[in-house]
Amino acid sequence: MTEPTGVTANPLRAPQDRRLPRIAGPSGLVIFGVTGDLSRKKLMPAVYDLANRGLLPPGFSLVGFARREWADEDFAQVVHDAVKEHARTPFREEVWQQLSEGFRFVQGDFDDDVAFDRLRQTIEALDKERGTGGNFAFYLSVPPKFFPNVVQQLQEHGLSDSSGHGWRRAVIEKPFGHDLKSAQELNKIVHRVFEPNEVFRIDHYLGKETVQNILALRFGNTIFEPLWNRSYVDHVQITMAEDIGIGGRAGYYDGIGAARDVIQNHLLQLLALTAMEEPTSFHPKALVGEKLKVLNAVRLPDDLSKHTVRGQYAAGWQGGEQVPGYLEEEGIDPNSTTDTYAAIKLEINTRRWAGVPFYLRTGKRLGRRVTEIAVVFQRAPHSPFDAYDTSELGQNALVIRVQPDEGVTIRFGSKVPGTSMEIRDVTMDFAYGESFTESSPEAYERLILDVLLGDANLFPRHQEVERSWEILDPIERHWAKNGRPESYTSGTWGPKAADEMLARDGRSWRRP
Ligand SMILES: NC(=O)C1=CN([C@@H]2O[C@H](COP(=O)(O)OP(=O)(O)OC[C@H]3O[C@@H](n4cnc5c(N)ncnc54)[C@H](OP(=O)(O)O)[C@@H]3O)[C@@H](O)[C@H]2O)C=CC1
Ligand SMILES: O=C1O[C@H](COP(=O)(O)O)[C@@H](O)[C@H](O)[C@H]1O
Repeated sequence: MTEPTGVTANPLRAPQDRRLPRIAGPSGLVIFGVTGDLSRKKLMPAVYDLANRGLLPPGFSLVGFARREWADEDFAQVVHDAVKEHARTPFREEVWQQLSEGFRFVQGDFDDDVAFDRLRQTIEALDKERGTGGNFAFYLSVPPKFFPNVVQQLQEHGLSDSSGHGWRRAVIEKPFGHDLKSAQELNKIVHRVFEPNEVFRIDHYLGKETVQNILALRFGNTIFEPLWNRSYVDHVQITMAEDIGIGGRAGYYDGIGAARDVIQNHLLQLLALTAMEEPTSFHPKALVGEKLKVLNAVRLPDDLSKHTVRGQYAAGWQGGEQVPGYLEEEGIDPNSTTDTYAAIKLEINTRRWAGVPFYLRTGKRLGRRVTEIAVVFQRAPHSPFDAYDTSELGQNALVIRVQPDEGVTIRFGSKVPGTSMEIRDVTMDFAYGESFTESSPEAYERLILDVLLGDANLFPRHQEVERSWEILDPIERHWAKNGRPESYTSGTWGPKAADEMLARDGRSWRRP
């Protein structure tokens, strides 16, 4: 069985002009979990934004599947509200009218055979009424424990097989499984039902412009790569901090936790892109091959109690408001040991990175929302300056600001004007908003369009997913045996133990 090759089905995308807009052919999208957080905040707005940019075909259809007793009009109202609140592009009545004609709603539970039969009838009817050509993508935006169930239902009700009339694709959210074994089992189930090139495992970080730019920054320039190794780099910090709590996502989050939610996928993908060798091309095989090599070289520290930390947020103040602790959130088991914060140290056993620690951290209800990759350089091997003059000089750093203030910062020392030779840290900044007139599409816009086009370049392969679980599993097992996560006050930067973890290495976390 072969994995997707990234071949695009769209004849408009001539290889010699990749700037041409890529427009999806006749197709429809079925979203499972349409009442959920992801669907409301990201997926439905992304569909509208694609339509608004003219990238969806005229008969495009959107089918919502959920437990609520809704009619098509109720569903349309929900999409309307989500679009008004979260879409990136302005609301245009004519676009909305055309798009909403293709909205259908199917009510049901994942165990409900009748509902899946209704879903089949619905998409057959859409083929006739709107010319979707039998081309449907099924987006599983549901808690991961339901992935196998939904995939099997799709098979049993004849939805996964178009019988030669169009294509059927499965889009599977993350985390893909909850450990290596379950990921392998899920993979088998999914591949029994869908051809490998029709499976799209989503990691929406790969759809972000700033993440794709890591490759441009590293391999499209000459000034960074010579320094990008153990001879110059002291350590790398990858931070994904959120100020929000778990909101209404108890059903998904409790029992999963921060490390499975984002380290296993987003942060290890960021690590792979930051640390990998240059691929011979951007063909998915070459790119995945390099990412895999570096993931395979990742080593855990021997003593996990010293080099990993997990935490859970307690009540506190954020943005001037009092917020509840994790255990007080609606739907959370009051004895839950789920981590809402995780920090880990990893090493990469390659000639390029031997001895350079990669520190990864993530958390909910932290000081502010920020995702960044900070490559922190060693101090100069010799300083001809007075110790006093350099007392405020830190380590040079290159910071890739993934979000929200997208760009790149370089921090270095500069002489303070008017002093004899005092040196202080200054920064040089690249900000997307200042350098480009083109706006960045939302990650989900890009990824949904890629699914409809059959372009799998930005989707992780199962080998990457499985290797990432191999890295995380021993840490999760260690935590499961070692008591409760450490509590931290909402609005702070995480548990004390995380600061101590870096202090033991003579380092400290950045305060972005
Ligand atoms: N939220 C986010 O920011 C992100 C989420 N994701 C991923 O997206 C997926 C969904 O997450 P999220 O939207 O946050 O989760 P939510 O808990 O907000 O939503 C879950 C959805 O699944 C539905 N559902 C649950 N059980 C059943 C069932 N038995 N039958 C039918 N429907 C059911 C819920 O319906 P009902 O309303 O009826 O309960 C709801 O629509 C997860 O895999 C997550 O990792 C990925 C990136 C970001
Ligand atoms: O995958 C997830 O990501 C979101 C954060 O996404 P971002 O693009 O805003 O950084 C996170 O809130 C959620 O818990 C997780 O499932």
